[in-house]
Amino acid sequence: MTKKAPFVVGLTGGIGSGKSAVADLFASHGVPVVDTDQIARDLTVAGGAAMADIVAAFGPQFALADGSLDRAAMRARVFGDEAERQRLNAILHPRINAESRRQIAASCGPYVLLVVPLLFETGGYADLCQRTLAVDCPEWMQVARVTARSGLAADQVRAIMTAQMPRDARLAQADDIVDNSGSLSSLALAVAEKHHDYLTLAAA
Ligand SMILES: CC(C)(COP(=O)(O)OP(=O)(O)OC[C@H]1O[C@@H](n2cnc3c(N)ncnc32)[C@H](O)[C@@H]1O)[C@@H](O)C(=O)NCCC(=O)NCCS
Ligand SMILES: Nc1ncnc2c1ncn2[C@@H]1O[C@H](COP(=O)(O)OP(=O)(O)OP(=O)(O)O)[C@@H](O)[C@H]1O
Repeated sequence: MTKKAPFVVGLTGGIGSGKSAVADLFASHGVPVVDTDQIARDLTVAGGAAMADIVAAFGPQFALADGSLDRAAMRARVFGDEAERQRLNAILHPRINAESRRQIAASCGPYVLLVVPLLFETGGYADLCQRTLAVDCPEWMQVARVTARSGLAADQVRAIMTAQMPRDARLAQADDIVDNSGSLSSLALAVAEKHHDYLTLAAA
């Protein structure tokens, strides 16, 4: 007997909007999570499946001494240069998409949460997701949260935001929205509500 395709909720949001925080909350309800940022990281560790193509396209200076991707150097190269970002995307996105499908097919749970920062920008996910959820907060809050979390300067965060879909367009395209402009405890309540909705939808 063939396994029934799982119900998939695609989670998206701009940099620092709270995708990981939301994904952790869904996971705490027992929902399996497939995370494309993590898949991209796995592809670019030392010996990772994308490293040979990245070095061939960008040069050996983008690999650290241990053979893994120099993430800071690549960040500086691709955000602000659209052609270079597309070059990296062309190497990584087909592999990320294929691995996402493999992990979804192997998942067990009432439904699967698929986290994709570029869900609407990148083709190849529409047929996979029965429902889409955007996590949202004001742009100034995205910048503040990312600069507090990492060593990135506000300008670097804004350069990454420029490479992503504008907030309004993302909100217009998503089926559902979760507001993350308040506390983490109010986010937990909002996610619990959405989880309840998705259990009902997935069972229908
Ligand atoms: C450029 C890289 C090396 C920078 O690494 P770094 O550790 O600084 O960032 P990290 O991977 O944690 O990503 C942070 C956020 O940046 C944004 N982002 C990442 N890649 C992209 C991209 N190609 N275009 C627009 N935004 C992006 C997302 O909001 C993501 O959540 C890395 O982001 C990367 O390999 N990107 C290409 C893969 C990709 O497109 N990932 C997104 C999955 S759809
Ligand atoms: N409601 C909140 N209140 C306070 N801090 C928050 C809240 N939500 C998220 N954060 C913090 O803001 C930062 C960004 O959140 P998170 O990492 O979940 O975003 P993300 O969308 O996954 O980011 P990225 O696009 O970089 O992968 C983290 O340090 C997180 O702990």
